[in-house]
Amino acid sequence: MTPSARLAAAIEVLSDIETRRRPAADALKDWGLARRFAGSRDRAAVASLVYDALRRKASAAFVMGNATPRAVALGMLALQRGLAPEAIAALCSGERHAPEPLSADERARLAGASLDGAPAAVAGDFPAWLEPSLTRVFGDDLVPELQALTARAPLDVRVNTLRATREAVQAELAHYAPTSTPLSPVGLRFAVGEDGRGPSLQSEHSFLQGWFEIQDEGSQIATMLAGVRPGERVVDLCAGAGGKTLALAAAMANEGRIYATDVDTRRLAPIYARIGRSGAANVEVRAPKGRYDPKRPDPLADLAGTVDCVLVDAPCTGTGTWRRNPDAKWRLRPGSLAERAKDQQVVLARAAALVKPGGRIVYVTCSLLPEENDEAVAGFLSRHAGFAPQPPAAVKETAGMPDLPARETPGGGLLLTPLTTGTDGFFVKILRHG
Ligand SMILES: C[S@@+](CC[C@H](N)C(=O)[O-])C[C@H]1O[C@@H](n2cnc3c(N)ncnc32)[C@H](O)[C@@H]1O
Repeated sequence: MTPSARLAAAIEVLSDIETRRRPAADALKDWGLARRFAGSRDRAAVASLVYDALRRKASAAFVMGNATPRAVALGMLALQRGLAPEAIAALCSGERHAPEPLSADERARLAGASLDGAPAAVAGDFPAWLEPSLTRVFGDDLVPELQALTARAPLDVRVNTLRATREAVQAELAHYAPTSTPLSPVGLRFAVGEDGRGPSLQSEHSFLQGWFEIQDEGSQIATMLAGVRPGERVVDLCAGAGGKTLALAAAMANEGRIYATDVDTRRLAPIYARIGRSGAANVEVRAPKGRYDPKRPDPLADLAGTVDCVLVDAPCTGTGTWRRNPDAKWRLRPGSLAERAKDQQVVLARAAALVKPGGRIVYVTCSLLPEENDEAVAGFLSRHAGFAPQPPAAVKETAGMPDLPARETPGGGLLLTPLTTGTDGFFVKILRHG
């Protein structure tokens, strides 16, 4: 496909997303199924155009004075990809499979593309209904923080120190020229191409041997901030596919015990193969029978009041991961935020029953919203008097990261963000028992 045909295809997919209110991934899949002639490079290029347009949906519509899929795609080419009006005009040739030529108005708007005078939600490309919440967290930094969240995320891996060193993995994957992550001592970073794709690391021999896992540097740091030590008894209460479980096992050098569970056995399923590959010998998966139901016996019942550290990697809206999933920001609704806030209280209460006196809950979300962070913790503390929050400086110190440039939230939590730490957004707060 020519670059023009790819642009026309992206506009078509954006129209499908808009008119049928479909997730971007579904619209792209259907487009690909109906266009068998499109090769994998074409598909990746079209997907990348669609996701970039979603990153800049509000600001692109603002500069074009129009929110149609075509206007958003054209505005994105100027704002996100830095294309000059002539280059965009060349793509819109009007020839077969190419978008229609630019109108005089489109040309003029692309030539004068500017966000001067744009409201915060437009300049920062986020849903306007979230402005009050995000302002409570970011204050004057609202727009630069949210703009940083429109960039593409790099591809990071966590070196599994049970199997290898960072130097060994770097040498093994030298053909992809990885660099050390700036903050995590066990991370490597890989460049992502213009089509949004990084190298396919999962077929590398060293991956299959368990030398590393794909994991954003933010997720690595959030786990490090838990400050787990070899020999501790740890519960990963929302383990999902086990990304953080494996990082905990490596940080504990295989000493002590980690109990991993989740309400959803389907989410937990990949953990078994990952544990096998990683060489983690201190992880016990406690899967519920069917979906977890508080009315049935709890698979962690025998651990009540005995655990040093309960990691609560809570279900959340994922607003901190908008770099990877820009579609999610426009699909988020107040109702789902309220639902997640309820789930968070349920998991925190479950965690409280497990912690021993002197132990801790490590509350983590990949959200930037105060409703799921400071306010969720405040709600928990109002019902659990025996827990006290640990000051952010102490959390960093204990984790051996005293200079971590994370933000401090108004309620005293740590917040990693693309602007401050160059990572996905993560909130971390530690609550000590007794
Ligand atoms: C953010 S994801 C976990 C990601 C995972 N820790 C990782 O690092 O890959 C949140 C998880 O919480 C689980 N969850 C939701 N409610 C829960 C509850 N009441 N108890 C335990 N897990 C719960 C969800 O099924 C989901 O897998």
